[in-house]
Amino acid sequence: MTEALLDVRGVHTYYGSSHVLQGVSLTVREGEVLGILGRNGMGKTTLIHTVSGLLRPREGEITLGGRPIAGAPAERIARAGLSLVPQGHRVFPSLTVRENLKVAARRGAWTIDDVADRFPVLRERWSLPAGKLSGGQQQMLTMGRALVGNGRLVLMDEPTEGLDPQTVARIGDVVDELRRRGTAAILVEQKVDFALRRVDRALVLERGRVVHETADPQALRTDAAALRRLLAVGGS
Ligand SMILES: Nc1ncnc2c1ncn2[C@@H]1O[C@H](COP(=O)(O)OP(=O)(O)OP(=O)(O)O)[C@@H](O)[C@H]1O
Repeated sequence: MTEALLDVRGVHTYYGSSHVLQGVSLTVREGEVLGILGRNGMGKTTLIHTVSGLLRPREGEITLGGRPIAGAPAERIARAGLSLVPQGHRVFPSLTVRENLKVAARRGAWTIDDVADRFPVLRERWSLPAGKLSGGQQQMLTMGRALVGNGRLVLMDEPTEGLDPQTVARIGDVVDELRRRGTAAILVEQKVDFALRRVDRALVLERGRVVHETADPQALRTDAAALRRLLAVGGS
């Protein structure tokens, strides 16, 4: 049995008395991209925040590379190899585009030049404060920062939210490249078709529980009835 890179076991997370994650378990193996789907408010971001250390689970175990990380500070989890693409682009607005990448960069396969090649619009704005970029450009920069972080596991929380189709396609290409390079990742997405095309496995969260899991995302992609039942989408 290959050991899971990320192992989440029976995790419960609350906001005050509001019980949001209700016993979530999942694994991500080396080289695998896991899709997490679910309608608004079902707990996807709460799960990402719990894994990355921004929220502390009240119950449950989480290990990264075999080391327990549940409840550890986000900074320590990042050092252990987790790169986060948070929902809603997050950049340092007063640092330049290049500086934003430089402060996030760690030794590894993805270089700052790789990011500039994938997102040429960023190279054109290299010396501009990141706060001056459009929302889509800030999202590319957020993705770029996670890439040059060269984590063992990349968590992407709705990286295409609110983007124009061209930028969505660019982000898609980068997710595909991550997968080809064998970087393990979690992709949280509302764009179901976008996600199912490029993940190895997928699960559906509903009210803080995993209600469906598939090792055949292509089959789910074309199963309109299942998509309607699980996600209230599709049907064409
Ligand atoms: N800071 C908070 N305090 C209290 N409740 C919260 C907080 N953040 C989220 N929630 C609640 O927790 C539940 C899960 O929210 P979460 O953001 O994890 O869902 P999501 O699946 O990521 O949805 P979305 O796609 O809208 O981001 C929702 O009912 C939400 O209202």
